[in-house]
Amino acid sequence: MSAVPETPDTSALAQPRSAPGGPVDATVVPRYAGENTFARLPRLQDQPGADTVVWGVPFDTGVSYRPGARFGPGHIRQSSRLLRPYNPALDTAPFASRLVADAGDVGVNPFDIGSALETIQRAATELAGTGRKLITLGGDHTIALPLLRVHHARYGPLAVLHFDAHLDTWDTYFGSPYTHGTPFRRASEEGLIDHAHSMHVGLRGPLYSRLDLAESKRLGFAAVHARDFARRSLDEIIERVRIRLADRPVYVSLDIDVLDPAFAPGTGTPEAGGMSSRELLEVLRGLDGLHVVGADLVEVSPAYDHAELTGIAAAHALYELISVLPTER
Ligand SMILES: N=C(N)NCCCC(=O)O
Ligand SMILES: [Zn+2]
Ligand SMILES: [Zn+2]
Repeated sequence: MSAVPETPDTSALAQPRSAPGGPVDATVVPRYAGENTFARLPRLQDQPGADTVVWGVPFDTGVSYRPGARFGPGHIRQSSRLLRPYNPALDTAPFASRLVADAGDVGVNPFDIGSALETIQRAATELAGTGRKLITLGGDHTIALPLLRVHHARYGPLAVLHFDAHLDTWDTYFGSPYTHGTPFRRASEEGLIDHAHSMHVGLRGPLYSRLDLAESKRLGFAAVHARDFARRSLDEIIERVRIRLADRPVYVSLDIDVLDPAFAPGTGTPEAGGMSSRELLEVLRGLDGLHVVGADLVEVSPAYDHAELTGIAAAHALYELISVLPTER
């Protein structure tokens, strides 16, 4: 009988990184091997000094149509394995100019939305600590409300840049105030949103009433509609967005259904006629130099995805978002 060695040789399982604190080196460990962290970054427990944290909120109890966004965080991570360290569009190495870690997923109650919102708010507050930037993987859009509360507590009224096919400023569904169609109305009522500097991008699709748009304006949102992308240049749209956000603390909430279902089929409330991935990535790059303080990416529902289309679009969008985060280092 052979004895178990006291210190087993695990060198073949080592995960060398291309740069300290960065992703696992894909020239040494194949991309499809190893742990499922975002962009193959270190876990927060192995990189506690991280100034930026990617984390998952697997919650989809707030949806009005197809479920499944609770599986979004794992799917986005899996689809992020091909991201490389250097971003040529912005001439930046996002994981070298800041220290990023993956904090895993928070465990939230799937049967009690009130309890889930409390848990998300508490976990986000703890993770943000004394100044870490948070990049949150949803989950359905309900989770934006506790995230906005946490960012408001630190930065004051937020210039919310909301990418979405939907307004999400509706009042209630079946009498429930906390759903994925209502977070920005609640946030506006709570005073979390800077009314002069917030904006929807990518709106489209039938509404409940003609008044919906006027209501969302009253709640503080200007709007770029999906149709505008057919008629105006990207430069013009990016300029409009930059003027609106100005020098305010910007919180980006990105519902993946802002993309056309051709680019992102894996989502719960798809609408025809949306942005292309290329347009979305360009608008995100256009945020470079603004005061982005945090972001979420929500509504990825992998059961409706095909060939990781939606996961890849989400992972790339997050890569651009991390690339435009201001560096304090
Ligand atoms: N937040 C998302 N994805 N969708 C909201 C759709 C609300 C509705 O069913 O009318
Ligand atoms: Zn939406
Ligand atoms: Zn939404």
